[in-house]
Amino acid sequence: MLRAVSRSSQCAARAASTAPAAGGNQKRPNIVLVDSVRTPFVTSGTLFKDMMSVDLQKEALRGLIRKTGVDYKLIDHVICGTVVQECKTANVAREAALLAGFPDKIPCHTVTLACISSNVAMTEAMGMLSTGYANAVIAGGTELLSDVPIRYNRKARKAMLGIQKAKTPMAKLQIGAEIVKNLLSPELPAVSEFTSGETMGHSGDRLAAAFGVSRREQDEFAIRSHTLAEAAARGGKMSDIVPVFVDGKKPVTVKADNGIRVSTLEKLSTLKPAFVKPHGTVTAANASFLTDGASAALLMTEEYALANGFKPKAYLRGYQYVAQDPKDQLLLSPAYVIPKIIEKSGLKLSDIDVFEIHEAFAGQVLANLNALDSDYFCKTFMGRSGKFGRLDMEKINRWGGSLSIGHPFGATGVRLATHAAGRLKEEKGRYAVIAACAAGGHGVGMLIEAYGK
Ligand SMILES: CC(=O)SCCNC(=O)CCNC(=O)[C@H](O)C(C)(C)COP(=O)(O)OP(=O)(O)OC[C@H]1O[C@@H](n2cnc3c(N)ncnc32)[C@H](O)[C@@H]1OP(=O)(O)O
Repeated sequence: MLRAVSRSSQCAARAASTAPAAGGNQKRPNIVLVDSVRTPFVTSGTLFKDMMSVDLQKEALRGLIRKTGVDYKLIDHVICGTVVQECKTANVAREAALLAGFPDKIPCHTVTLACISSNVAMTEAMGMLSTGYANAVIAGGTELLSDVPIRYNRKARKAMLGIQKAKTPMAKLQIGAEIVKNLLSPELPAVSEFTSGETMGHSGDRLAAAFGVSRREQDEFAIRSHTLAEAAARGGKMSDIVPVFVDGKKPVTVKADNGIRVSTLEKLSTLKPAFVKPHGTVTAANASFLTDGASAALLMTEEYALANGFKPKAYLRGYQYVAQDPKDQLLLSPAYVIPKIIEKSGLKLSDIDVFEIHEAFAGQVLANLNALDSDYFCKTFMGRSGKFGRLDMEKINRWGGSLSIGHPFGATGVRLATHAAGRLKEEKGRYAVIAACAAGGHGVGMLIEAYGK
């Protein structure tokens, strides 16, 4: 998506977006974020615990339609991201769109790339808009960690499948015994890396240690995140939230995130390490918590948006994915991707007014910032002539982040883009970069430009 443009250009990223497509004379259209929404992000096992992931995605899709007033007829495609799939709704985008009342003629598909799944939904949508396949695409994502698929273990599964083929009563009995023997040792899903078996929390702890981030720094950053999120919520900045009605014995309409919790350094310092015991530094308070929630964004070509009477929120200018060895440092992708997305767009660090960086763990964000400010790291691992530079903390996550707002894996990417666009408007900035790490050693960066600057 990104095209290198002259550094001398007055408006590098804008020029890039209208450069001729490779191999043809067609101009690539400007792509805009018309608007976006999310359900409240709530701690797993609480308010949404009896719902399904598809219900949350449906609420986000409906909320987006209500908020934008877009006619279903204008939508060409729906793409949603998710990570822990509910097997009954493998293509959750389709099921959610049907439940939300979308016409069945709109194709919908589901994507997955760990914590950046809804970024993938957005960047696929950008590709569809760029090529002319579509004029308007909804990209979103959902996650419900309150209910995850728990499987019988392999031996039990094998026996269950084999019992139908057993020919004699004795063979059936033997297989039945094998099933019973294995019923009480189910396979539980874990937030861990397949190739190494390492949990994300363990990896975050190792990363913080490798880049010299202290426990105190992590706790302070966590308090910062919660304090900023609380102020943003109080100040009406979380206007992307659409309320969700939860039916049941005590019906309730959920209107706000419920994980924001401003605490003190004294309290946080009493918490025990959650992953690397007993000497680790990642705790329940400086880690993102397991979250339920969904998001949805309406993307259009600028021309189509204006022709249909929409006032876009921002331009989506480009994106970059990266990947590293997941056994080495799983969560270091923001450091790799931030320079790439900025420089490939013909911009410099000082041109970026707003950063929205996914907060998997406080120590992970701080380690990434240290990496970018390290001559050794940038020379050795990124092939640069020296360090990229330290990002200004005043520009980072000023409405809080995943540590405080929450992190429903499949939905976070759209939340990052939404807050980046919202902050550009409020802070009167021009360019925003969002960056996030993901399992598999992956990461994504996206460049967003304020609309009408
Ligand atoms: C690319 C990526 O995004 S990778 C990241 C993927 N995500 C993850 O890996 C999820 C990581 N998080 C987790 O697995 C879980 O949230 C854990 C393991 C860290 C913590 O889970 P739990 O132990 O259930 O946390 P719980 O909410 O019970 O909190 C434990 C304690 O910390 C306290 N606590 C938690 N947060 C805070 C806070 N912000 N302020 C003060 N105290 C806090 C709780 O009150 C509780 O105290 P108590 O024991 O006195 O009751």
